[in-house]
Amino acid sequence: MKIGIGNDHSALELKAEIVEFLKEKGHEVVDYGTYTSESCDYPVYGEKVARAVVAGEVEKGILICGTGLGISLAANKVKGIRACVCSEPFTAKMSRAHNDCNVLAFGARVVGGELAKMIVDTWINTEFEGGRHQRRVDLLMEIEERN
Ligand SMILES: O=C(CO)[C@H](O)[C@H](O)COP(=O)(O)O
Repeated sequence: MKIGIGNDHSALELKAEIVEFLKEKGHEVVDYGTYTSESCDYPVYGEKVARAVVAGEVEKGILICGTGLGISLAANKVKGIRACVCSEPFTAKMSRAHNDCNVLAFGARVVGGELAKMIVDTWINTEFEGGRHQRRVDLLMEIEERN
């Protein structure tokens, strides 16, 4: 799978761990920054990855800031994005199975490297179940259309 990743200054080390993990699993990773530990603004990177997902440059996106909150909020402002913050694997699994989330976010100040890898692995490997959940996702996306 081709995956876009983005982060702010709080998540540089965790991003490197996740990129290595994904590559080891055979995924292609596009890194949309930030690339240094200099303080920066998470909306910039949330939007970059979200736009890459919507444009089809990458299939899915992963975003990391201190909590995962701000960067997911930024991504969710882009039409077509369903981003969620997941701090454990069960939510990560359900965010794919029931919500068809196309962007995963988590916090470098919340989860450690090993837990983050479990979250990512679960999320990447869970398919959307469709059926009644498709109807609900369609309703979600209709809200966007009414804006
Ligand atoms: O988690 C975040 C947003 O939700 C950011 O990483 C956090 O707000 C950055 O804080 P600071 O500038 O103090 O490092």
